[in-house]
Amino acid sequence: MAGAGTAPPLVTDVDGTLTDDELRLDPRMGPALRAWDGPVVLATGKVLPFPIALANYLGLERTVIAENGGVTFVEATDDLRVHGDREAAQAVADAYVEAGYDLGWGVADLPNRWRETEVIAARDRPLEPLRDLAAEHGLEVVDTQYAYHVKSPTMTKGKGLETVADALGYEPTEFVAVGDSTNDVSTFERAGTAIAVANADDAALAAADHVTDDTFADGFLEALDRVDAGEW
Ligand SMILES: O=C(O)COP(=O)(O)O
Ligand SMILES: [Mg+2]
Repeated sequence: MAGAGTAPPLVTDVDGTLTDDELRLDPRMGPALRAWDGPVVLATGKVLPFPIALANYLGLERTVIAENGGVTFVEATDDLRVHGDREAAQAVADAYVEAGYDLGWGVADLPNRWRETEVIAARDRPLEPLRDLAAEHGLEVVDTQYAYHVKSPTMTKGKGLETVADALGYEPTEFVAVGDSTNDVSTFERAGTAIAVANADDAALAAADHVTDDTFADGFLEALDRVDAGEW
């Protein structure tokens, strides 16, 4: 890894980037991220408690973008922001259920339980009616490869990066971004260096400056190495 304080700030996706294809966290991520000699921002579609817990257990400062930019937290400045509300997305979910569908998470509905600015549906649920209802409410459906997110188009991980970078005293263009999906494109557009892991979807591949040879966590470690080596 880079020497003292010499690494650029890093913003990384979680699912599909720090995990394997079944969303199991790769055990090498803790050592690799702790050794990164610059700020590390976890940017995910998951609700805030996920990246907060992940940062805790990885031994990282808790600087996170959750809900695809709907919620941001910067530990250094104690700055928690909720950039919207769930009302419109909930109306879409209610109409979807009213039409005879369900979100696909069972009665406990854990993926939505702590969600403040979006609602998500499982990817084995019918997409078209969800898209139609979202459009009626001025919302979009984003497929992260792991869930359908019903959200406002104004909230993105990239907008979240602007908030977090400002709090940390950086420009978004100083960041290296790594990710795997459509919901990382907004981050890729703002970061100075955008890297897609090889398992990325077409939108992320097209928006990236570089694509790793390896997939998933192997690809992520390759990205860190190539940035560290000055190659990217
Ligand atoms: O929450 C999701 O659907 C995907 O999460 P991710 O943004 O960390 O890949
Ligand atoms: Mg992802």
